[in-house]
Amino acid sequence: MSKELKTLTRQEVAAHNTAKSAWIIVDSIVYDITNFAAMHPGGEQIILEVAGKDATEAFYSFHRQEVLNKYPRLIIGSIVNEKPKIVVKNGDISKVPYAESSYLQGFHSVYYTDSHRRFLAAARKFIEDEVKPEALTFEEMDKPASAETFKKLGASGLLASRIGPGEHLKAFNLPGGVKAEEFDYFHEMIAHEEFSRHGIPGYQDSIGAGMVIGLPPVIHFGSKQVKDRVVGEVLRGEKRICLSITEPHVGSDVAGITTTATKTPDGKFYIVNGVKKWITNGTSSDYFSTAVRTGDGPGGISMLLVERGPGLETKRIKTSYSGAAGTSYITMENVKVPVENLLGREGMGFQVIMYNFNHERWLIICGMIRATRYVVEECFKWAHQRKVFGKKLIEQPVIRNKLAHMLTFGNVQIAEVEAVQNWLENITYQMNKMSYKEQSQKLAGPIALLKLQSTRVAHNVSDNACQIFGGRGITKTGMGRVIEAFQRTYKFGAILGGSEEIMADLGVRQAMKSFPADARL
Ligand code: HEM
Repeated sequence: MSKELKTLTRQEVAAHNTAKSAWIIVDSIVYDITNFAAMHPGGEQIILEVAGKDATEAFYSFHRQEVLNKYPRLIIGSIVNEKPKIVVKNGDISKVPYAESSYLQGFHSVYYTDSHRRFLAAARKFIEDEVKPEALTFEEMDKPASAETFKKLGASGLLASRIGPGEHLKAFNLPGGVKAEEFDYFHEMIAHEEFSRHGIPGYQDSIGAGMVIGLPPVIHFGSKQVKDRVVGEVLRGEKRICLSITEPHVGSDVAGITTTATKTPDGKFYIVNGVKKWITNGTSSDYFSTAVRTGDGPGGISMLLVERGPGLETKRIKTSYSGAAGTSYITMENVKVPVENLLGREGMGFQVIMYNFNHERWLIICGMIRATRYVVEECFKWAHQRKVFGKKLIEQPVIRNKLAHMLTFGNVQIAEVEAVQNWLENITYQMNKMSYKEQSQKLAGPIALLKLQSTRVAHNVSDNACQIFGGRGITKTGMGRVIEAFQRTYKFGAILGGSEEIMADLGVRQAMKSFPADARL
């Protein structure tokens, strides 16, 4: 039963100013902290000092808004004729300049329609209502998303949305009532972005980072029998899948893999032996889209859908990234896989792997830019919120020079984020218009270069954000938690899906292919 909330005057609150009865006001809401004070993580005395008073400013000097959401039990009422001013409702669009893509902040756009706005509004509200509370707790505990959340995400159509436009969407009611036929790459981009804007990188990856790269090989190359069984289960959130390619001695150099798949004499099974390393979501996956060697040389690589079962073990790799992402070391010892689980034909492994490479890189970019923009928003808020010697950081004359640098950094961050976002939107538009073949020819280079540029921007923003937040930028909980998580994890995007060095080289090599023979200085 919900408790009855009182309407109180400021005088009434002022009377509760002792340890025996301590009330405080935060943004017009009255909290009874009498019993809580002794348990307050910031200390008893500091909170009792503001008993009976309006503690809004004091509160926001030390806490993120989300702290209040964890303590509804302390609320006893609100101040008469006053309303909270610092309210952000789930699903809201941020009013902080540059905190959102420009089309959400009053700018015209040729790319986004009402359908994209409806999709974003519904996806954002769903994620903030249904996923974020678990995400904040599980990220701290290094736990991947629960089975319950996965099923909710499946039912919402958000898992299916992250795979992109296609037939698989027809089985789902998509967020915002968007029809499968109207769904394009901008809808998909929004789906990736919405998961990335909460400063919960490990948990965020637990909800589908493996799926977005592990399921496409099944969708595009699986037999009908395998597709009918696996695709629905995964997109409904009942089973989890990952992409299992890299090995302890093989990263971007896929041709070097040594995991073997040998056919049984009756031709009904492959027997798989080998090890895989850095496999995102491996610890919680049921299916593993796995690169194996069925013959010699680059033409001897095949893709198999391996299922969790006897002989297959996953072990968590302790990365600086996050335990929630379930990055794993996988051992496969005589794992029996039905030949029907072959994805494509024997020896076609490279083609299967390459098929989704551009898409994979593009979706990493979508998430990377959105997470970076979120860091910029945090810096903006912090610079306006942080008080030193009784004044906002931004107003302190004694450290004006330092603040000038911060503002300069801030501006540079915005410019960089806006620049990569605009290139991303241009590329996404091309994806909507071009056939798969044309995309492969024309977009591989720009996507590689944009991935490189996005992670370089993330590097700069992370570095500057840490300087702006000071000690909080390296503290896992509290005001700087987003900045800390970002500086610890953005490198993931600079390595996964092709390292920055490989991206740079690929971008130039692709451009060389269309370099005109008659071009001279
Ligand atoms: C409803 C009221 C409050 C609640 C529920 C609350 C809760 C918390 C929590 C959970 C933390 C741990 C850090 C975090 O997760 O962000 C914390 C830290 C802290 N709190 Fe509070 N608090 C309240 C009010 C206040 C007030 C009014 C003050 C100051 C007058 C205060 C001062 C602090 C300080 C100094 C810290 C340590 C911050 C740091 O480590 O940088 N708190 N509080």
